[in-house]
Amino acid sequence: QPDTNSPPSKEFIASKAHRMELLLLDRELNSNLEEYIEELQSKIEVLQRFAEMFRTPLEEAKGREEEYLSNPLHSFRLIRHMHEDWRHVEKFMRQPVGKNQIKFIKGKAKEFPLKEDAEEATEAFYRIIRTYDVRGEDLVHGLIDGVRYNGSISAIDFYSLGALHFQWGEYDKAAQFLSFCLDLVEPEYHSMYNVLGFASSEVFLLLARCFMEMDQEEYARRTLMSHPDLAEHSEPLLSLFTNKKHAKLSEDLQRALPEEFNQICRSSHQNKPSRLHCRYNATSSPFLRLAPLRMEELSLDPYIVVYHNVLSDAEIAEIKRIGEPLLIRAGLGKKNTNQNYKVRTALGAWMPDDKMDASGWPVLHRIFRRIRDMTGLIMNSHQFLQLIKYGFGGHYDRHFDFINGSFPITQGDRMATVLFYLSDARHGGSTIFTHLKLKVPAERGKVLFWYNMRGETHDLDTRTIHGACPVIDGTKTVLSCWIHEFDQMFIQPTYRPGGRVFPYSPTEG
Ligand SMILES: O=C(O)CCC(=O)C(=O)O
Ligand SMILES: [Fe+2]
Repeated sequence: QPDTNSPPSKEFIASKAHRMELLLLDRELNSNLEEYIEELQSKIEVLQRFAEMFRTPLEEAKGREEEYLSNPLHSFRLIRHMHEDWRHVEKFMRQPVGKNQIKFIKGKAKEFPLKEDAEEATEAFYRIIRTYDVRGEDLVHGLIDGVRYNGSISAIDFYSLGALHFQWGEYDKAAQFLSFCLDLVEPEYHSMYNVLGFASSEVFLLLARCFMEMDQEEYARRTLMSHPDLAEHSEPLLSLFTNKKHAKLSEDLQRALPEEFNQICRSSHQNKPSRLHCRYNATSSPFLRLAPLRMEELSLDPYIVVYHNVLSDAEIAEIKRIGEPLLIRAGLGKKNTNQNYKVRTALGAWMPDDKMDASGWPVLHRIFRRIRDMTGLIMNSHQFLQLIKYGFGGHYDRHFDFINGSFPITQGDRMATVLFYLSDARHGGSTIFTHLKLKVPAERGKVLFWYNMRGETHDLDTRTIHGACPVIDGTKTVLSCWIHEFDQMFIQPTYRPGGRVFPYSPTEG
């Protein structure tokens, strides 16, 4: 039973609409702050006038107090003034300022992102940094994987990235980010940092700990010595850090994607030029004879091919219309009991689904039909399709699409995959085959098709290991369709069961 008291959680990463709400809320809160400042300002103005008014007679009396006090006007005024004015001023001082604005900000707090949301955003950004090898100086200039983005990040942002890398045992990167944080600290913002709970001494401490972890004690000492509050405690601090050094990080803190994965994602990676051809497929079905599809062979063994302009805008819009309301966090796979290591960060929806708008059936049937036309293979209408939506930093680690034997005997395993791209990821988000060192950019309207099994034997083809690079800009939406072995019963009569055992399965597809 869902907890009806808490509002449904927002998908700030995957949903631009939810981020838009945040942006509008930020704007509202800023106007609210300005109103608060105005109220505070008018109170200050009144107090300033009081201070001025009360100061005038005091200045007049200065140095000639005796004479001043013998004047009956002054004596009368002083006693009356002292009897009542300060009491009223005190009452006025005590009056709270901006009660409404404080109430407003408090009321809005329930719409703020939660701790988990902030962590998720930092992790998503971390994935982008790691996969695309973004350095501190790149971040200062908004440079990611060869693209310059407007804006940059602040000292506090750098600190949170540094702290995260420290926590995950990446001391070298952590030290880099913390140093950039210190470069960006503005002394005139000191009072604001105080309010925001950010202390430069914390940055120095963490930086010193990074150096200790990297066995650079001298740098650690110098770091501590360069901060006025830490200098005199540097020796005890250093011995404390020595004791804490090389604490074993639990395995679940390992979140970086493997380097072989990252390298293919980067813009520096180019697929090997192949001698394969681009041509029109007019043979797989009678339909294609009338409307041939532009087809690009990426690999012959295993067979991987891309088709262009398969779905119309209207069809794409229709799939999104029926699928998007069903999107929830995509599962991590049952085998993956480790909660922190995220195989996939995306939203997913299975279709068809009980909750699906029944008017969505025709478009699903068209997809099954189109798959048949393109591939010559049958996808039965009792099979499920999965809509997957990746936001910034959204990714899918290496996996196989076959399940290796756990499917009901009536279906067989997933012999082939058809992936429809329903949106462009403007930057990042390619589908990659890590063993084949092949990158397929996510482009709307395109379809990627490959066999997960070897044609003759139906042996599981482990060379098809693949994943999805973190999205940098834009939202990537794909529709994954799996073609099962036994659905081909009547068109592939020579079927022989293939090998089902292989040693290595990093994740579950
Ligand atoms: O999103 C992608 O590019 C790959 C998706 C995928 O591998 C899958 O759904 O099994
Ligand atoms: Fe897959």
